[in-house]
Amino acid sequence: MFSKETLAGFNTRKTPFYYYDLKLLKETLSACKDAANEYGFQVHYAMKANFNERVLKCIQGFGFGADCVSGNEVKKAVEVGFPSNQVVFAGVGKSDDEIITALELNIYCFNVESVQELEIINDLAAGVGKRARVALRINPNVDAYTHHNITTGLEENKFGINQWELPACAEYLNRAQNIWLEGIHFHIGSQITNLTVFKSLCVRVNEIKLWFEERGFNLKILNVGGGLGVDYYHPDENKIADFKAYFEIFNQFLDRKPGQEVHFELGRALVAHCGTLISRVLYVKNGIKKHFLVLDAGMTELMRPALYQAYHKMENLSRNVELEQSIMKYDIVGPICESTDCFGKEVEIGTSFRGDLIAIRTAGAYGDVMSSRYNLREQLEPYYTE
Ligand SMILES: Cc1ncc(COP(=O)(O)O)c(C=O)c1O
Ligand SMILES: N[C@@H](CCCC[NH3+])C(=O)O
Repeated sequence: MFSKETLAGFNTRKTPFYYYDLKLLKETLSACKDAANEYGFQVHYAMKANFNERVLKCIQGFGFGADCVSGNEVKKAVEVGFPSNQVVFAGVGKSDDEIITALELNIYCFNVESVQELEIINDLAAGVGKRARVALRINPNVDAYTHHNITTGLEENKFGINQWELPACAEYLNRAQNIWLEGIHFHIGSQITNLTVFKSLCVRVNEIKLWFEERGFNLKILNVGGGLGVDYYHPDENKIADFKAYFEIFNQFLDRKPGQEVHFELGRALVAHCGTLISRVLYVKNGIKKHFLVLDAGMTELMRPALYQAYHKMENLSRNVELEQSIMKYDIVGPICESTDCFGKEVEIGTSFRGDLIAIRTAGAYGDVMSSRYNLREQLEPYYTE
């Protein structure tokens, strides 16, 4: 888990804070890169998962591209050193300003989510005298079998172009002067742990790819998005996601023509385990039926449990469970004025006391980036080890 030196570092700092294990991050990036290189696959990091600058610089240093969902993410990606020809821009509601920013920065590709957006990008590109590369984000209607709040590839979701709209896209692409179809794009959801879902995605991508090729479009890239899940229950045993098994599925089931590139947009699987939210117990409230640990971190720092009832493993770092501890069941809550401000109910953890350090694990993805200032909370200062 955490070394003695790291723990000593925790004890000198004001809580709560995010801790990033950059050594683990680099091991994860290296495992992903090696597995992707095996098949010549390219990975763009989905920077919505974590845009901490040191984290981004590490990721860029390994040669990943950047997958962005706002004009500010595009700017930030370029600022920290991602080459603009490795930056892609997705998102169901790109504003005109954001599109112009991305055009001016000469990004590689817009992942376009509607016919109307194609028209707008074409017009804005004409206005600045450019030709924009686009990929169509198509809703494949494949169930990701993940939490319903983070599934994106079903017809009922707002994301992507539905398949019945493809003829209109093809027709428009054939006459638009300032956009160029680079490929097709899919993303069916996040925290996917059942890998057979990706096999179903491949089958659908093959069908749609054929549809375009039969109509004379030459697709340079097939972008299959991200979504690979991590093991929130066993962060020490399964520190690094099984990238080999993941890429192997696409290698086996995706039909690609010689020279056709396959792109991925991984977020969570790259950064989740390297981040931990470190917090202290402020109060222990013992009731008759329930015991509460009130932490100094809350849903404002890590929203996932409140938003998706997401599980994060929690550990008391100030007590040695094996040596001295009885196990208790606590509801572990934060200080925010909301009943959903709860990290876990009936959590089994060693008997805990005011001042104990509590680690909330696997918080590197969709943690700090989703924080809010609600209750006028302080902005946190991260802590790193290399
Ligand atoms: C378009 C797109 N690409 C990539 C990702 C990254 O997903 P994940 O963090 O699950 O790999 C997301 C988020 O779900 C997304 O919406
Ligand atoms: N924010 C979500 C993932 C959403 C991914 C973006 N489409 C989570 O914390 O699990």
